This record gives sequence, C-alpha cells and structure tokens, in this order.
Amino acid sequence: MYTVDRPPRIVRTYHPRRGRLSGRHFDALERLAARYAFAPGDPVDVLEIGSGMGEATAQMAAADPGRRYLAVEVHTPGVANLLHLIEDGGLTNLRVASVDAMELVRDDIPAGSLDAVHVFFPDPWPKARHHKRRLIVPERVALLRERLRPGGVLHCATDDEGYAHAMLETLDADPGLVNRHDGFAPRPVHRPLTKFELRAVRDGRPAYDLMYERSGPERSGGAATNGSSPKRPRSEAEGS
Ligand SMILES: C[S@@+](CC[C@H](N)C(=O)[O-])C[C@H]1O[C@@H](n2cnc3c(N)ncnc32)[C@H](O)[C@@H]1O
Repeated sequence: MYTVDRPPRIVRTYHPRRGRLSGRHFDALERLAARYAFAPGDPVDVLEIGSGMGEATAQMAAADPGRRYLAVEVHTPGVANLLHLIEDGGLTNLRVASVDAMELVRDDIPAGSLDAVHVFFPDPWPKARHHKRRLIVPERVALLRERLRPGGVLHCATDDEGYAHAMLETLDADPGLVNRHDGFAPRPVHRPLTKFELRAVRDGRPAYDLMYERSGPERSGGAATNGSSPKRPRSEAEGS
C-alpha cells in the first residue's frame, strides 16, 4: 500500500477576492507597476503589510522622506490606486509589491533590517476556526520581529475589539518584543486617518493602536533577549 504525501496546505491571511479594475487602474498597472515595483534586494526601512488603497502608506512615506517604504498588498485595485498616489505625489521612497506579504518577508527581507512594520486594520477573521488566518498570531509575529532591527517597532491598529485584545495578548507573550506603552498605545498623530478608519469610528468602533519594540540584539543561539534596546533618535513623523 502506497501513501502519497500531500503538500501542506498554505494558510493565507487574506480573502481571495477580485476587485473590479477601472481604466485608471489598468493604466497604473501597465504604466507604473514596473517603475515602482519592489525588486528583491531593494533596501527597505518601513514595511506595511496590507496597505489597502494605499492612502496611509503614501501619506506616511511623503512625511518621512529619509526612510524607504515598502507597501505589500494583494488586492489589485488597491495596488493600482497606490501606484497613482506615488506618481501624483512624486514619491521616491515608496515601492509596492503585489504578493503574499508573509512570503515576501520570509524570502526577501533580511533579518534585523527593518525600522518598522505597520499592520493597519488587518482582516479580523472573527470566526474561531479562521483565527489561524490572522496576521497577528505567534508564528507570524515571531517572523516579523526577527526582521526588525533591535529597537525597531511593530505597529498594529485595529477597530475590532476582540482582535485588539488578542493582539495585545499575542504581542505581550512574544519573548523578543517590549510594549512601548502600558497596554494600548494612544492614537499616534503620524498614523493618517483613512476612510476605512473614519467609517469605523462613525459606526462606533474606535481604533486600538499597539506599538511594540524589538528588544536587545540577537544572541548567537538566535533568541532575542529582553535587554534594553539601542535606539536612534526618531523624528515626530517617524514615530514607528
Ligand atoms: C481590512 S484591509 C485594510 C487595508 C488598509 N491597511 C487600511 O487601513 O485601509 C486588509 C488588507 O490586507 C490585505 N492583506 C491581508 N493579508 C495580506 C498578505 N499576506 N499579503 C498582502 N496583503 C494582505 C488584504 O488584501 C486587505 O486589502
């Protein structure tokens, strides 16, 4: 009797959905994708996972020209919109990738290299059987933390109260992260207010921010320590 090993099923953190593409979207993809696409090896300081329509990323990159931003999004209309925002804003410090962000992080982001990772309003996957799809779960957090430099910041925001508390628990439990605040962070002025967040606030769902720093340098065994983190001065715009 022979058994066939099935390849392990990949658990994705996003809904496979197709947005409708307008002529303007096609134009962006045809004309701008190659110009602003991330290529493996490109240096990155700030990584945004799930940039949606890209408004927050474009505004943050424009306010922080000294750092190189990478927005990763699988939703094609969002990618196209961000390409237009980059062109319209004349931004030279923002690149875009349209792939699964966790695969890109695993394959193309060197360990200890990022200043910040932004995960703003990730899909909450509210059903218990879907929690494994959440971006903020221990295994994915461990990978993101390992790609941060010591003192680098993982900044998450969500309007889902249940997910917010689960994030707090997961991030507190990570051995290489230290909360910058006591519990949730005050809403940072440098995180732009998007239409998505405005709608949530109007519907009575205010945002929760969470900001965690990677603690001290890696030990030779690979485990992060809880020592104090060397920090470089940050501007107000940088924040995370
Ligand atoms: C609820 S939306 C929020 C978008 C945006 N951050 C905002 O605040 O408006 C979450 C986005 O994350 C994207 N996403 C989820 N997992 C992803 C992954 N692994 N790689 C790339 N994009 C992902 C989804 O396609 C979706 O557009």
